[in-house]
Amino acid sequence: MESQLCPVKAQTQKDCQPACVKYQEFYNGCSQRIEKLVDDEKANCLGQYLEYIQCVDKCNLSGLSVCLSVGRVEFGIILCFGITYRMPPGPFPLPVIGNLHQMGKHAPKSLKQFSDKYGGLTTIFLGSVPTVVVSDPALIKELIVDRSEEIIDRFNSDSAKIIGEEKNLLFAKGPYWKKYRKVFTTAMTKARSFNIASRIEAQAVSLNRFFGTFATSGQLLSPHVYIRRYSLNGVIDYSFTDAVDYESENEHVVIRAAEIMEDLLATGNPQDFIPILKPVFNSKRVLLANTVGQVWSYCQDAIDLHKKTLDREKPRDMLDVLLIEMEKSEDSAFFESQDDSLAKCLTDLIIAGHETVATTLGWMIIFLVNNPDIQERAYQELINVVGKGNLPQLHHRNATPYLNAIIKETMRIRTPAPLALPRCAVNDIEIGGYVIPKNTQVLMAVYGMAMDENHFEKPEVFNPDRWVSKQPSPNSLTDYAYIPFGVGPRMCVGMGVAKDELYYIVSQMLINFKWSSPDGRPLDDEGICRVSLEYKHYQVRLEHR
Ligand code: HEM
Repeated sequence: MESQLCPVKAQTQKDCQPACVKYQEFYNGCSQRIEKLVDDEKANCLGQYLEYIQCVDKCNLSGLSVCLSVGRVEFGIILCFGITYRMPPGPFPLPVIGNLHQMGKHAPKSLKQFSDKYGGLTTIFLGSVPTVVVSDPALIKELIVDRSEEIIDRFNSDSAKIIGEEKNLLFAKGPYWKKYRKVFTTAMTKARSFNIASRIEAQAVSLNRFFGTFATSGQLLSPHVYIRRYSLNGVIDYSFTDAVDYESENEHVVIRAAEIMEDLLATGNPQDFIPILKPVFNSKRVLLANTVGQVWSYCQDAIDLHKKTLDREKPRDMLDVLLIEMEKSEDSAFFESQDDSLAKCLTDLIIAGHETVATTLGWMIIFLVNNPDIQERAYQELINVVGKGNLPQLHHRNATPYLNAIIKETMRIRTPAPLALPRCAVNDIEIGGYVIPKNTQVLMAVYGMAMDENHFEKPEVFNPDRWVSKQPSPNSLTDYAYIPFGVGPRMCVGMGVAKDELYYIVSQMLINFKWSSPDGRPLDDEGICRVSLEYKHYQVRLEHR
């Protein structure tokens, strides 16, 4: 395996190029066989690979090839680092692309396959970015909850840096993030207790009234556009007292921006995985920056207006509450010294808040249409608790366990954030007999655990009953197998609001209408995997109840 396979050792530039090709061929052979090799042979193979890198380095390369060779060197260093450091096991990566070629069309599914093979901690290379995927609920608890301070920061790709300039809630780090997170959590809790619920309820009523026109006319409904407007209105109404009309012909600036961002991020930006490619994809980066800039401006206009008209005795919406909380805070001087950070944090609420809720709702309609028995049972439960002709309210929630289970089950089977948001090891972390080196990207296998038959019987089946019969067990490890909102101090800040939005809209949709497919055949429930698991656009038939 050793020297006889080793190509010539090139000493000059002239010798080097053909040697490079041979080294490359050699390396490719190694990487295909590496999983079967014993340790000594692996080390030898790696040694050959490093020689290959040096060889490539000697070549007279230009443009992209220079990038690639730098990438290879960088990659080689990372790889050696990983082995020396005892990083968790994982599939053997290729230079530059790492394991990207093994990710398939459905990244969360591929990651689940790796976890099934390598265990609860798996190292993969997303391009040249070493990444540890955590897929064991016990390790999620140990690392993300019990040792949360070591994993509190985000790992920021190039796109993430463009989206928030590391000044937003989603991607900021350290004490800066802590200050904003604290004030947002307080403001959202206070705003929820005074008027968020009534505003969401009013939005749900408006959307249902609009849906009623389809039930009356018999026209088929394509829910996608309208459920997005509902989830957007959910955020912008209670945050800034703004809303988009369900019948409007024009799309709101935020929805347009979100769609462009989604498209740009959907297939993954190569420079996020192979940072040296940044210059090659500059136009895409500029478009992303301009698009998110439009949402910042929209939020900044709202902030300026709210500051001018703020009545501290009578807050109107969440932004008023937020401004008051920031003034009262021990960090008020810090907040005042920040220019546009608040606009960036509010942008997160809008983007993170409306996409996730809309996607969940879109999937829920599909599963309700495809499972008429489940739909009928939820309707009967609502009628018994709420009464025909009445409006479901949040206080009915405890008395409608089956409807709650439908919402929970939808977020399990088609979780809107299949890998949550990337975390970053703040220091070297020793866990499960391995080391996650400082600055490594760490992903939570939200989808992988939710679809694991060790935690959920027949995970591919939409079965709300699995939640109805389940006894609450706050300390049970299996609870960490279901984490659609993430977990620990960095978990979703909008979880409570999201649950309220979903309860209001689904309860009204079910009590008002019977939902079915246009031709009696089931709707597609596989969808496509982009940033998240997205449903394919569909139409439904509505009948008044
Ligand atoms: C079904 C709906 C939603 C799902 C599934 C969801 C999921 C998530 C997940 C998985 C995270 C990362 C958590 C972690 O790292 O542990 C997150 C973070 C976040 N979410 Fe949500 N989310 C939803 C709705 C919302 C809503 C309605 C808002 C705002 C109104 C929101 C705002 C945020 C923000 C600001 C963060 C970043 C928190 C931080 O880094 O401190 N999300 N969400």
